[in-house]
Parts: sequence; structure tokens; C-alpha cells
Amino acid sequence: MSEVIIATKNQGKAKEFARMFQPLGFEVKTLLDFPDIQDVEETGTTFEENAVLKAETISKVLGRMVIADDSGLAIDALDGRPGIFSARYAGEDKNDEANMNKVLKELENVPDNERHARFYCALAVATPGQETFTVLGTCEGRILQEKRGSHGFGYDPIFFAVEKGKAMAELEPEEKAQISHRAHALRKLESELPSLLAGAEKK
Ligand SMILES: O=P(O)(O)OP(=O)(O)OP(=O)(O)OC[C@H]1O[C@@H](n2cnc3c(O)ncnc32)[C@H](O)[C@@H]1O
Ligand SMILES: [Mg+2]
Repeated sequence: MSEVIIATKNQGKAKEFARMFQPLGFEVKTLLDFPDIQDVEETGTTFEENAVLKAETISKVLGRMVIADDSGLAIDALDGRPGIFSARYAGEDKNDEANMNKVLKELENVPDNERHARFYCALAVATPGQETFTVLGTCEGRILQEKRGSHGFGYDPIFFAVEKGKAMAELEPEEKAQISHRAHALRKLESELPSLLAGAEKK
């Protein structure tokens, strides 16, 4: 089985990528397997810019093809916040519960029909000496009034996924892997992977 490296330290993403890449014939390694590699500062102004930053930096460190994911939740009623700041919305410690509580509080008096939100996932594929390739996937929904379900990670308990009619955290992992922003992004990448890998292996 071929191996693909995802430049993430997020356990939730790591699990989802492992599940999604398996049927494509890839075993997933992440930065959790390379604990000595330092965090990449996410200084970009868009999901794509941050994904490129992470992928290119780690690809240079490891000298091989690397995929990075930058993702987050954009809420209409909050002018697109938390957006690229989703991981640290309630503070530097990246606490999922605190992040969700902050969103719920900010939307306290907002009615259901004004709670539209969208998950974004930018994936960047970087290989030393090659041009970086990016795709963007989205998932439509709205913010629930309270947390529901126990699967997934991040904002999943407060995100109602329109396509499934359930909270994202109420979906089994294989259901989320069909409809998530990450799944949509990966689907766009799939057709490019063989040529990206062929190029990567020539290096
Ligand atoms: O940068 P890496 O190491 O990949 O890990 P991170 O957690 O910092 O990841 P991001 O910078 O991409 O921030 C994304 C945040 O958006 C949220 N998020 C992304 N995808 C999500 C998903 O599928 N379900 C729920 N929340 C998600 C979650 O809070 C993440 O911490
Ligand atoms: Mg991050």
C-alpha cells in the first residue's frame, strides 16, 4: 500500500483521512507520527493560503510530497466568523467545547432561519520542486440551538448537516465521510492524485 503524509496534528482530521484514503489504496501518516516537527504558523488570510503554507513547509522539511488541510466554519450571522480562526476561536488552547460555547452564545437570539453556516476544507498538495496544487470543498448546514451527538470533532455537535438531516456529530464516521467538506475536497483531488504521485516519485 502506498503511503501519503498529511501535515496535520489534529487527531480528528487524521482519523477521517485514514478512513477516506484506505479505499484509494493509501496508508495515512500524519505529523502525529513525526512529533519533532514544529507547528507551522498559519499566517495566511484564506483557507487555501494556510493549506499551502502548511503543505509547502512540511514538504520541504521531509523532502517529499505532503498534503495539508486547512478547514473551518463560516457562519453568515457572524459575518463569516470563526472562518480561518476556527481552531482558536475561544483561545490559544484550541478547545472544541469552548469554541462551540462561544458560537452558541453569540447566536443566542438568532432564529433558525438565520443560522446558515458552511464548513470549508482547503487541501494543498506540495512536492519539492513542483507547483503546489489546491482544491476547496464545502458542506452546507446551520448552527443548532444546542449540541447533539458524540461523533466527529471540532464543531460537529452544533452543525446540522442539511444533506443528511442530522447533526454532523450524530453521523457515523462513514456517513460523514460521504458528505463532509473534507470528503468533497478529497473527491476533487482524487483524479489528480496519480499524476501528482508519479511526479513526486520521480524526484
Ligand atoms: O492545522 P492542523 O494541525 O491541521 O490542525 P487544526 O486543528 O489547527 O486545524 P485548522 O487549522 O485547519 O483549524 C480547523 C478547525 O476548524 C474546525 N473544523 C475543521 N474541520 C472540521 C470538521 O470536519 N468538523 C468540525 N470542526 C471542524 C475545528 O475546530 C478545527 O480545529
Ligand atoms: Mg491549525
